[in-house]
Amino acid sequence: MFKVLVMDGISDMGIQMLYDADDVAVEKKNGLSEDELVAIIGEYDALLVRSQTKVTDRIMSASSKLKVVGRAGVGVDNIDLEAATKRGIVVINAPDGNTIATCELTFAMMMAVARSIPQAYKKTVSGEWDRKTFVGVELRNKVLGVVGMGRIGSEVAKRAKVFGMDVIGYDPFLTEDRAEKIGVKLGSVEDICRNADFITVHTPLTNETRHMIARPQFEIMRKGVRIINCARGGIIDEKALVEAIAEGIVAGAAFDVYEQEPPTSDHPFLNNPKIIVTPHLGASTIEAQENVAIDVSEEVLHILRDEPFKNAVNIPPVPASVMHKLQPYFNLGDKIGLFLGQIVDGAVQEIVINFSGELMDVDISPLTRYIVKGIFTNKLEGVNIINAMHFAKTRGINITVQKSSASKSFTNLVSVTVKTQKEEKTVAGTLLTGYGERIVQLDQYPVDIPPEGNLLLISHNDKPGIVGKVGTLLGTNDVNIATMQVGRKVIGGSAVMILTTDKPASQDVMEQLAKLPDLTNVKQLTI
Ligand SMILES: NC(=O)c1ccc[n+]([C@@H]2O[C@H](COP(=O)([O-])OP(=O)(O)OC[C@H]3O[C@@H](n4cnc5c(N)ncnc54)[C@H](O)[C@@H]3O)[C@@H](O)[C@H]2O)c1
Ligand SMILES: O=C(O)CC[C@@H](O)C(=O)O
Repeated sequence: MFKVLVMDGISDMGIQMLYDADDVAVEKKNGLSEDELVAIIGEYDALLVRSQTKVTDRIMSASSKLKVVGRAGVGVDNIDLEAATKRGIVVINAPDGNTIATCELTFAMMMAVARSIPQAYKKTVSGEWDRKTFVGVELRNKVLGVVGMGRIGSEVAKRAKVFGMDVIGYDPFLTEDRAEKIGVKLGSVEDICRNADFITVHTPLTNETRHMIARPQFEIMRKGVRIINCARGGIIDEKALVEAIAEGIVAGAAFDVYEQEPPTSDHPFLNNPKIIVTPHLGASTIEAQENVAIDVSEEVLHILRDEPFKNAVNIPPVPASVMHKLQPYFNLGDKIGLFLGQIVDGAVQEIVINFSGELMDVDISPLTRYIVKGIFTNKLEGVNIINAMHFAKTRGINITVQKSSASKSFTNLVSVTVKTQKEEKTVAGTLLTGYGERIVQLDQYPVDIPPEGNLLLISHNDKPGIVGKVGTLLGTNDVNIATMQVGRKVIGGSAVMILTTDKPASQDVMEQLAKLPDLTNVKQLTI
């Protein structure tokens, strides 16, 4: 039974599928401190959070079985991604579910700041009928600058067009073609600052975006510009904004997010009549909360059940078309890795992977993860497809991936060579339609082995009677041989024998085998 801890008031409706799952027990808690989470996290297989809970390295290191952290929302800046990756914990988010909610809040903020709605409301309810102070501006024919034209930024731009605004968009990934489709003019941050009447930011907070709107940008802005931030606190320099308001450059601002959340009671935004504030409400609609909780629950179930998943933040996304082609190869890659990892002696220094045949045209990086994971499985504790590449990198293991069109007689071939300080071993495998995975090459020997169960790998001199001696020894010790393969390059040279057995050979049997004349190496592996 998987235990899932749900924090931060995530929608019950959204996580219904977790409640309904027979293999899942859900517990809901709110407002736990880091210490409290550290004390209990060891019990849980999955942790679901919104933005309040900070999922720190300390919390993750206190857990031995946490497989997944699910973020019911977009931004994962409250989760230590590096720590999660290092520990093989998948971090997933729900990138689509709150796009419209946040876009609509941005629009509400833009209209509120254009017409001073919160300020006018405050005065009116206090009994004052003030129709002179709150003369606003229209959106029509104004220029809106959108910094960050991803999901939310693009939706904001679309709506702005309907309101009759001219939109300048900036995003390193915005192409002329897409900009044209949305009806947006491509520009730089500088173009936006010089020309916009309203500026809204929709980027993540990164080293590059931190304070991307600061003193130098305010200095070139049009007098009377209005600024909106419903993305992340810190993209706009708060101190510089307050100064720009005092200097009359900025006529008003609307913020949903802050450099520190919640802001302290002396935060300069809280008593500035030109700044509208909301408490990080972008995603707070019934619909968005249900959407993100449904998305994240679905993914968490996939991960707990070892099923394919998308939206992992700490591994690169795999397009569905690529996933469709690659998925059948994941087992093959894992098994080649497991095979090699058990036969190679010495610390792994280099891995060379060659893909050929029908894998030529596919992005094979997800498959590479399975191979590397397989190689390390019996050597390192806790390795999985999330942290396999990280494990290799931090151990200075060089991984070379090659592609070649030639694949001998196979329609697809995955060939992997592992180099250690002692030796070099190569295993190649293929996926045969109707027969599944096959190991078809072991070093220089062509073979045909289904990679599963108990395998005995025996290197020997090619002499008459060896096969009989091995068979007799195993039979005497009650180890039944299921299949046997022999491979050699030249008569009387070195040869290899691969047996599958119904049960593993004991340590004693392995020692007896090693003592047989003309056997040069005996290895047992389990796949
Ligand atoms: N207020 C809220 O409650 C709330 C709700 C949802 C999302 N958000 C935040 O809104 C932001 C945008 O969300 P989204 O779903 O649109 O994300 P997204 O990933 O779809 O879009 C972000 C865009 O920012 C662009 N970008 C990155 N670095 C940039 C840079 N230096 N300059 C310009 N553009 C840059 C990216 O190319 C991308 O297109 C995120 O930070 C998210 O966390 C806030
Ligand atoms: O959970 C929330 O309400 C915050 C959501 C928002 O900041 C996000 O990044 O998705």
